[in-house]
Amino acid sequence: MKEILDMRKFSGQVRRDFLQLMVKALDETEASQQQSTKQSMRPTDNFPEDEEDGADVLSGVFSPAEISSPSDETHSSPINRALSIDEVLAQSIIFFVAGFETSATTLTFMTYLLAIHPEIQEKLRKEIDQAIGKDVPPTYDLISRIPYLDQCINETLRMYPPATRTERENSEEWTYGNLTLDKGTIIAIPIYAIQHDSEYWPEPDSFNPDRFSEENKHKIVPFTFLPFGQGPRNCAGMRFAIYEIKMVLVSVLQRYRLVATPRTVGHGYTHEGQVWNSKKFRTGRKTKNSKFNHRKLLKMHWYELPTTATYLRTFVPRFWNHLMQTVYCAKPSLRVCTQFWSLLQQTPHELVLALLFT
Ligand code: HEM
Repeated sequence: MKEILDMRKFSGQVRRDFLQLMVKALDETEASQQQSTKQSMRPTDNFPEDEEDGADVLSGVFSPAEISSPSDETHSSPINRALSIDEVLAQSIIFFVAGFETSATTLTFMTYLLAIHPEIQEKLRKEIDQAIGKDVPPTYDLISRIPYLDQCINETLRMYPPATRTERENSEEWTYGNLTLDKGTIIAIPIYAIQHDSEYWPEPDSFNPDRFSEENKHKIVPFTFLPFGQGPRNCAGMRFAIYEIKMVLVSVLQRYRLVATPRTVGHGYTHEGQVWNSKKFRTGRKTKNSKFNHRKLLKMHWYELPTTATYLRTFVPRFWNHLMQTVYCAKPSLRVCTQFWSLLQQTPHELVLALLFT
């Protein structure tokens, strides 16, 4: 990554992408370091004098709320600073990991769900046809006019959230009922479990995009649909991800009908007891007038199988529970999370609401 950054920097090549923001952020750091060696150093060294510039670099990537993160204890005023090389590397890695696997997983599951629910796929294809047509390349404006597409994506993200949980760290001691959480406790928010709780999502294992229809969406209990997290630290790439997913799906469905093949075994997954088997998860494509051709199976793996850990957590909840307990019990200060986990399973959403904004 450092080599790529150096190459970009020294070749003078300028592109409109994330890496360019990172190069700019590094430049800001160097400029601020040079400036601070010339001037007498403030206690908060490494921060550019011109706060506007620092904000500008970050504002292309993060919202103002994120730039002025209240959780940074070193500064009481809004933070406008450049990034160190380590931070640039960390951001780049997060963007690769958070950006590729998640969208790829959603596309994988969505193509699978559409293949095994042909009636839903037909309805979606029809709406795409009406909104865009077959030969017109999809654009941002065009793909925004297909409400049923949003419904199908949301329902896929409910059933198979690529991030099965998120975390928050307690910034101060906090009490809920007879449970007290120490400052610094890491709290897991079990997105997958909440989105499969039958109290909030009747028949949680059935694929029903109508849950998100105009008539029904008001019934969704706040904070029970969390595929992109919630609050000031929710997913930075949400809009981009949805756009990307829509572009791929529309392009595919304009040309192809997704079908389950003899190699698509059952649902290809199981909620308990079995580890994900990628070989079972195949869908095929069929052009409108052609007979299905087994030799031309289109493997709907946009990306190789996402991490085993994610799948173990998602598909083998017993293992996941066990893992939670072992991991948290191994760290005495986090032991409370084991109790917290069972509490969350009973009354998820009030707690989640409180915790996300702690
Ligand atoms: C379907 C696709 C995606 C899903 C389901 C997803 C999900 C999530 C979730 C659950 C979080 C944690 C939010 C929270 O704790 O409240 C998160 C954070 C984040 N995501 Fe995504 N994500 C997706 C795509 C992307 C893409 C495409 C990018 C970048 C291009 C991205 C960048 C990030 C970043 C940088 C964070 C950390 C935000 C912060 O800490 O302030 N994500 N994502």
